[in-house]
Amino acid sequence: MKIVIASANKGKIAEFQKLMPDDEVVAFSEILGEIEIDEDQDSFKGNAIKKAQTIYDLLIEKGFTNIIVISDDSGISVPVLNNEPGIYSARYAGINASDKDNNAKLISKLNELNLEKTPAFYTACIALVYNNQVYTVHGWMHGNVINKELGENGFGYDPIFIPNGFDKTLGELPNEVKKEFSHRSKALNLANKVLDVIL
Ligand SMILES: O=c1[nH]c(=O)c2ncn([C@@H]3O[C@H](COP(=O)(O)OP(=O)(O)OP(=O)(O)O)[C@@H](O)[C@H]3O)c2[nH]1
Ligand SMILES: [Mg+2]
Repeated sequence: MKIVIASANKGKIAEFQKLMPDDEVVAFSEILGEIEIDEDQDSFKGNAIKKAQTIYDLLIEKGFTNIIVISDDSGISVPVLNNEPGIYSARYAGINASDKDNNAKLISKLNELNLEKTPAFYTACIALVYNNQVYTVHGWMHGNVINKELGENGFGYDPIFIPNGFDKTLGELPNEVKKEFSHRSKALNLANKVLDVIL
């Protein structure tokens, strides 16, 4: 069955395609073109539902039937910074901020507190819409953020995030390692269990 990913983030789309090798996984933009969805809800769950439902409704309007839409709203939270940037992770350094800008802002916040390293965790909420019903699941990955970027793998905050049990950042570790235990993998495992029940 066709699974449409309600995300414009290339890093996430690539991870979903690797995590679901047996399905036909396409980004919404391939069907609907560019669409901006205002992420104005106050939780990962609220934003994930808004993204998935918006894309699902547009696909139904276009005449698609029997489709599954999956969205992901995710981010990194740093307890010593009152869980910043959290749901604002993509726009931490401003509306059109790049991953580099966001990492630089987080690093400068750590430096202000004289911290080389502090606990942090990623959250992913996946919303799944099928047959006009919405289902949500969450996954988390815990570790530490550090005050310098190391490595080029992954995306977003990965070069400054060291997962628990490792001494390298996700920028340095192979993508296959992240795939084993990431917030997105954990949430997707649960989403697959939902699909097993509803399909
Ligand atoms: O290093 C990272 N590794 C990850 O595994 C990861 N997952 C999320 N994030 C960060 O959190 C924002 C999500 O914001 P977000 O859910 O709104 O996504 P987005 O705006 O990039 O795309 P879309 O899916 O909304 O279209 C992203 O931009 C990233 O900065 C990650 N960073
Ligand atoms: Mg977004």
